[in-house]
Amino acid sequence: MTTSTPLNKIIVNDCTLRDGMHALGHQYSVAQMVAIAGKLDEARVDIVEVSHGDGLQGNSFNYGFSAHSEREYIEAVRAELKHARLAALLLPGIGTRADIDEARAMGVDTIRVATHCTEADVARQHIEHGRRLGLDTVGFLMMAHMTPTAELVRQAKLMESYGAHCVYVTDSAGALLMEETREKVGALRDALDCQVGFHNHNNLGLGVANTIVAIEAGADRVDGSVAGMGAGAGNCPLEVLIAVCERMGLETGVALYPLIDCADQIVRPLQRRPVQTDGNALMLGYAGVYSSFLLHTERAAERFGVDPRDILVELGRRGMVGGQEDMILDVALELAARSAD
Ligand SMILES: C[C@H](O)CC(=O)C(=O)O
Ligand SMILES: [Mn+2]
Repeated sequence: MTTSTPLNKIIVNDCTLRDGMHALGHQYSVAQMVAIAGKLDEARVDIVEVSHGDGLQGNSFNYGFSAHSEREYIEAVRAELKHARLAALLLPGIGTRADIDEARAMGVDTIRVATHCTEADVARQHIEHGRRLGLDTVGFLMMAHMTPTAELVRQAKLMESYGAHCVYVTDSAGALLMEETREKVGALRDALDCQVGFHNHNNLGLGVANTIVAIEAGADRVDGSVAGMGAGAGNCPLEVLIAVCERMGLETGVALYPLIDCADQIVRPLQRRPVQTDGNALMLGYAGVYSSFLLHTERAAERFGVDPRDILVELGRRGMVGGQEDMILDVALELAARSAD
């Protein structure tokens, strides 16, 4: 299958059931996922992503165990979707090509292969495999704020050369300013023949604004989550984005009311920790730290009696990236030892 959604409209990829897993410590019930998926499908969102927050096979001590298996989640959501395509995320090294085979067998249409923004080459086998299987195949360059635009373009071109239908500028830390978003998305748009996507986090309160800037700069696909349900201060809140797009005359084909109902009646009531730009979430964007480090950092801060903001600033200073969750404990311990001196 290739990209079946016509390009005269923006393609909307929902992350409530994948990035939203981070916000819940990966503890959605299957019934909650199905209820949310039903509303997303009713709203005619193009793509609904399901998997552990850290992608297929993310279930682990390092990333946290989910309440149910990926098979239970994916099969239940698949059965609920009548309109939307089903996506899964995969980080090479956490998930493997065999997991892509299995995802396809469970009815996944779109595979999104995520690497750190300077490591596109580790996605080669997975992107090529997705294409061989006939999947809509996406490259996802994470922590895009950490690399200069020219290098991001070089990495995106690698993903395109492996066969990606779309390459994303992924603002994992919610750290990009609006001009930086315009520059990075615009540069990919100019350099690539394939589609360009944009995914972000609301840590600096720029979730919707940056997504609109990305659309203006030529993004074909954009991500969002209902009520922002995602790591850190959450993703671009989808219902707000759709309302703004409607006001601006930007065609998404997505209905607003089912998303608002989903946000107010289903998603916000299940948030254990409100998904919002509170102090610690703000510090993620300010310090340029991977959004899914938030809950791990708060737990470490409490355990070792240190200020979570200091941990985040130090993680940002050290340039820690996804996969280095163990460093959160190291930094917390070091800060605790320093304050005991
Ligand atoms: C594995 C990450 O949660 C992927 C993502 O959504 C991001 O980098 O942002
Ligand atoms: Mn994310």
